[in-house]
Amino acid sequence: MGEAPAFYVDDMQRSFSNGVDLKLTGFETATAIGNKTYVIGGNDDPTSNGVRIFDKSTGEWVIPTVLGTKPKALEGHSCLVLNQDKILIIKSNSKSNESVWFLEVDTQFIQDQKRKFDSEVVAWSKGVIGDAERPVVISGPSGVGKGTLINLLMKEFPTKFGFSVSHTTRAPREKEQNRVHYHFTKRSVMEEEIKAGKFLEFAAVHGNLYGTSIEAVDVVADAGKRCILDIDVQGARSVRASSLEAIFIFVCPPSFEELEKRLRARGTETEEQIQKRLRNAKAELEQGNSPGLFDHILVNDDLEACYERLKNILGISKSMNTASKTQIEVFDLPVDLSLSKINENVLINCGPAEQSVVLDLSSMKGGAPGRTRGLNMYAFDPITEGANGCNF
Ligand SMILES: Nc1nc2c(ncn2[C@@H]2O[C@H](COP(=O)(O)OP(=O)(O)O)[C@@H](O)[C@H]2O)c(=O)[nH]1
Ligand SMILES: Nc1ncnc2c1ncn2[C@@H]1O[C@H](COP(=O)(O)OP(=O)(O)O)[C@@H](O)[C@H]1O
Repeated sequence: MGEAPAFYVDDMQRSFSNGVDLKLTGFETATAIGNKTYVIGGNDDPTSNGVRIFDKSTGEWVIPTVLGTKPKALEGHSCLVLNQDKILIIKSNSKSNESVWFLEVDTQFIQDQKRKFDSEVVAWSKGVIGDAERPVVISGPSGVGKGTLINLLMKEFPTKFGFSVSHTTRAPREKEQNRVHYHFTKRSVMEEEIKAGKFLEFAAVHGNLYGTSIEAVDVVADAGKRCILDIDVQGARSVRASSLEAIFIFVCPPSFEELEKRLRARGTETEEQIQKRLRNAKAELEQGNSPGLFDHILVNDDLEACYERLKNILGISKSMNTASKTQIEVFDLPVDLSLSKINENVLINCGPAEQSVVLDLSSMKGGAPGRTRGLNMYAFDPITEGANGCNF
């Protein structure tokens, strides 16, 4: 008997589990991992969270908490078990760069959330073709110049950077616009949304709640821009522990006196708020030096010089505005497709071998609650790929 081919069609998709008819509807698929069968898809009814779980060991259905931004209108799709904690979903009849999704069912992130929610949890993570640049976290005490530096970046490189619009319970300052500077939110609403798993991170800062929703980061990634997060040190710790793989920059003032001078000159806080922010600044400046938390410390003395240093850290050259990003080839995936493993990658069978596509997972990184990045997709070549063991 010759060696088994290096690929096999995933036979885990079935509409029965242990003899129990799962009664799949519409566009649902069933994918089994261990005792659980994940029924994915179904109508796009906003109340249906798109995932049901049949637990063979109990014979019970479980409706899990679903985190992350789920794919819209998951009608035709095909699934493949990548490993014990992740299912690959490819949307049929879609653009290749919009087609790749992962349902995480037992990654470290999921295990952490299961403990927090004390229930079954799954999370969506959209696949990003190409290597989206790492997000940028900028922290520092109130009044140090974070917003000023970020505005300079966004103004000079409007197509390259996108700002992650946080939620906050703080009142808007004069000239601050809702959904531009912040999503200004009632505390009760924000607390509900935190419980619903909407946030990548959140923290109590200067007596108000602040938080970065998963969607705020996704929106920037979907626009093909590099995400900038202006968050406090607690938030930086949370993001450092997540799969976002950001670059962490701490901005500090040339002196504490200068920090106070700027905060007062900005004229946006009451005396009581200024005192509170200055008290917190002392702790934040200490945190800024915590080993392993920030990759870069930026002293914001002369604004222009500091801005140049920030651009160097981000690897931005003067010509960046004109340099076109490497174009990712986008093609249409058909209505009928199926998935099979081919060595370490996935073959998206689109009919005749020469119309099929390879999803290269070799550089895959990131994952829920953010995007899964570093994917590559290219036309299947029966000669080269077939030589590696695909016997068509
Ligand atoms: N953890 C966390 N902190 C945030 C977020 N958005 C803003 N912050 C931080 O909250 C603090 C107060 O922000 P703000 O009220 O705008 O005052 P500013 O620092 O004077 O601009 C700053 O340190 C921000 O970096 C967020 O989404 N998460
Ligand atoms: N290098 C600098 N030198 C002097 N003033 C500065 C400098 N950077 C920022 N500022 C001013 O300091 C104040 C606080 O800056 P801001 O960007 O709002 O800080 P943050 O967002 O960190 O709270 C603003 O009035 C801003 O114009």
